[in-house]
Amino acid sequence: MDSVKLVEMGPRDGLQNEPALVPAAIKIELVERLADCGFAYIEAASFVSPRRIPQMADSSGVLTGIRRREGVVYSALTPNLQGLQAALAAGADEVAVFTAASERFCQRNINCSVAESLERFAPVLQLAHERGVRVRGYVSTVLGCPYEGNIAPAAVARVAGALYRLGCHEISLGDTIGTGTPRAAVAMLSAVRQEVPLVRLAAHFHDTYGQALANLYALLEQGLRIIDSSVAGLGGCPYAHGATGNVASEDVVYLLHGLGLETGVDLDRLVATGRWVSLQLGRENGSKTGRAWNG
Ligand SMILES: CC(C)(COP(=O)([O-])OP(=O)([O-])OC[C@H]1O[C@@H](n2cnc3c(N)ncnc32)[C@H](O)[C@@H]1OP(=O)([O-])[O-])[C@@H](O)C(=O)NCCC(=O)NCCSC(=O)C[C@@](C)(O)CC(=O)[O-]
Repeated sequence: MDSVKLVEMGPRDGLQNEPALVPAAIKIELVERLADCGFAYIEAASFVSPRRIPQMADSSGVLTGIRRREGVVYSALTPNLQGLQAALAAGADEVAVFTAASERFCQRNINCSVAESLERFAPVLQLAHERGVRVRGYVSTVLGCPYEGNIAPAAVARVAGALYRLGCHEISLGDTIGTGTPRAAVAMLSAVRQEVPLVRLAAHFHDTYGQALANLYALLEQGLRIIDSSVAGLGGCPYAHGATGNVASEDVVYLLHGLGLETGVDLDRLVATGRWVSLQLGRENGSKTGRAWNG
């Protein structure tokens, strides 16, 4: 059966913007529960400036605290060498660098131009590869920027291609503010796949305008098979005002199983995890499947 690789974002993208500090014990339990659901790739931490993203300041404690499940890849964001060294010390299995298709978002998010970000990443990739650690690359604002509006597919392709040539094994395409619609998503993918093989591309869609599932379906039809999602639709981006969370993992798994695509994820357990974490955070469950599912 055809399958899809899911990368679970809840513990990182999902929690990084949560207003009240979430205790490390809850973060650890969330990661462990997601592994028990069957996710083989979990972005568990982020080694960025604690002044910029206080919620992720305990990333070392989280990564070192989890009961590891064999076969699961626990990854972390690492914007620079300082972040990489901390992530390696904490035992990250894989790391990720992140930049954007738009200059103004890049400046706000990581305080440098897109070109400078790529220069910064070169030594990160070099050291990671020396240590045998794979590096993922994110491109934000692929279907719209909060400061620059529409983004040309060619601009996304340029940055995605540059990350791939730097040595990123997978490029995740972020609709950071969730403004994309299916035809725009297909046009963007068509441009990017000229630069990066389709099997190396992931869709990372936020659901702000309720378009994420439609966009994912359009890209599945094009043959894309890697999807990022967040349990209970947790999340938002601190540098993208009004952006809601990633598309909910429960909704994505429900869609994929309905299409006969394998995910390795147990939907009953995932729904229970989404309900549990929503309760812990005192927020409404952002997954429609999570709210409706009766087993
Ligand atoms: C990128 C930097 C670090 C550049 O940092 P900078 O702002 O250029 O400043 P710096 O390098 O001069 O460092 C400033 C301070 O940060 C510290 N610092 C520097 N690096 C680190 C580090 N790795 N770990 C811990 N601390 C660090 C450094 O030690 C110094 O501390 P101070 O001397 O002021 O006390 C900073 O701008 C930053 O942390 N920005 C936050 C970026 C972020 O986390 N954004 C959210 C994640 S991206 C995202 O969500 C989008 C994505 C990936 O999901 C895809 C999508 O949806 O589009």
